[in-house]
Amino acid sequence: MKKIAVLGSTGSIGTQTLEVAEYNGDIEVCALAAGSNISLLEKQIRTFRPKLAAVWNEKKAKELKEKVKDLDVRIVSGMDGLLETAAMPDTEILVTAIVGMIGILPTIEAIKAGKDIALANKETLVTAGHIIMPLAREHGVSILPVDSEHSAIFQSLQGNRKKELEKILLTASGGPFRGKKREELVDIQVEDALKHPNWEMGRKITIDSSTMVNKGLEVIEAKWLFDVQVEKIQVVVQPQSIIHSMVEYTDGAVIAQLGTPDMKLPIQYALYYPERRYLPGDRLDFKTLAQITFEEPDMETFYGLKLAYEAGRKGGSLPTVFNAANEKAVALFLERKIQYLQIPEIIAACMEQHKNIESPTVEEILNTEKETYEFIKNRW
Ligand SMILES: NC(=O)C1=CN([C@@H]2O[C@H](COP(=O)(O)OP(=O)(O)OC[C@H]3O[C@@H](n4cnc5c(N)ncnc54)[C@H](OP(=O)(O)O)[C@@H]3O)[C@@H](O)[C@H]2O)C=CC1
Ligand SMILES: CC(=O)[C@@H](O)[C@H](O)COP(=O)(O)O
Ligand SMILES: [Mn+2]
Repeated sequence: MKKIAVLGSTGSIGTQTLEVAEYNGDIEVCALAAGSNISLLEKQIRTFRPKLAAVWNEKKAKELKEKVKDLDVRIVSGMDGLLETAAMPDTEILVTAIVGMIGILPTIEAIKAGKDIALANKETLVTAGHIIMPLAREHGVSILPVDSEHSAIFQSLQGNRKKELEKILLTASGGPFRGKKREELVDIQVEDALKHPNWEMGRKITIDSSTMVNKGLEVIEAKWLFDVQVEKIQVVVQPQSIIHSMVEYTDGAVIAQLGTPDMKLPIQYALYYPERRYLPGDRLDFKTLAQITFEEPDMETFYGLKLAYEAGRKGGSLPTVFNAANEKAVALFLERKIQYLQIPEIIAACMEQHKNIESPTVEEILNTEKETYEFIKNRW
């Protein structure tokens, strides 16, 4: 039995991880953590029988405790609960399917406890990649990408030498507003931005895809995962999301991973790496596949992507500002408190006023997050 714990088990990646676990039948789910969806978490506890479950919200944790008192499961809450879940004895892999940079501390805790990380939570790597990657090396643990593009890159790197890698071709769908200009995005409503053309995902990442900030986060995520400068990462718009990403080698050869848009593939690949297992689902049919097209990203309209390149190139605490400003701006947009076009405006303003810290500690990263939130609160 492979033993796993899942942070964010009630979300899009979390539920698909549990589907993969159930389907394979040889994965023991030792611990689960969620934010506030205790009705789904209760169902998951009854199905998978973990020994530990964490709920962020203390009141909800108490409610859940009452609901599952017939079972042998301990319910914990808050950051302590997340840390305990992350370091749960016996688990081999922690799946970080939680959203946002709240994932930093639990990920560090898990690495220190010797767990491999199946990493979906890109915000952690964007903000603390300079801490996470060396820490993982120090503790001999693997950081296995779950993000579809990074899994594709990882798969395309297998059997080849990293020193012969010329560049990474990171594909992007372009989101629901691909082809539009800035003036056409003035009246965009939450419902419009939540209509991703190819993927069903959580709300925050779906908004990020629509602004192409998701691609920006992924550029910085790739920088850390594959130890390359952002200048060597080229974003290519591939509107059908069939090519999940590619790598180009020094001899000009380009190797890609293709497939239908289904996150269960990268999740399963991360959980069983280097083994490939059967996975039910649609296959690409090259007899009927209409087209695979490519475009250049429009970094003037979707300038969040340009800002991400700047943050990734300069490094230090600037990627934290980029990420924290985006997290807050997206939350405000989802609450209908700001306009759609204010998302990149807020990120740009936050980055503009920030005095960069070269190699921030975890404490400095969390302070930078707080300061960025304060800056936004006083102006928007
Ligand atoms: N969805 C996808 O296809 C992809 C997602 N990713 C990345 O994976 C991560 C998760 O995304 P996604 O699954 O879409 O997000 P969702 O919004 O669907 O799920 C987020 C999960 O995190 C939990 N959560 C949120 N805050 C807390 C907290 N403070 N404490 C404990 N749990 C918390 C939520 O719990 P609850 O709902 O109970 O409040 C939920 O289980 C993100 O970083 C995203 O960028 C990457 C590639 C693809
Ligand atoms: C499924 C996945 O990995 C998402 O990050 C997806 O890539 C979003 O699509 P775009 O950001 O390319 O629109
Ligand atoms: Mn992705």
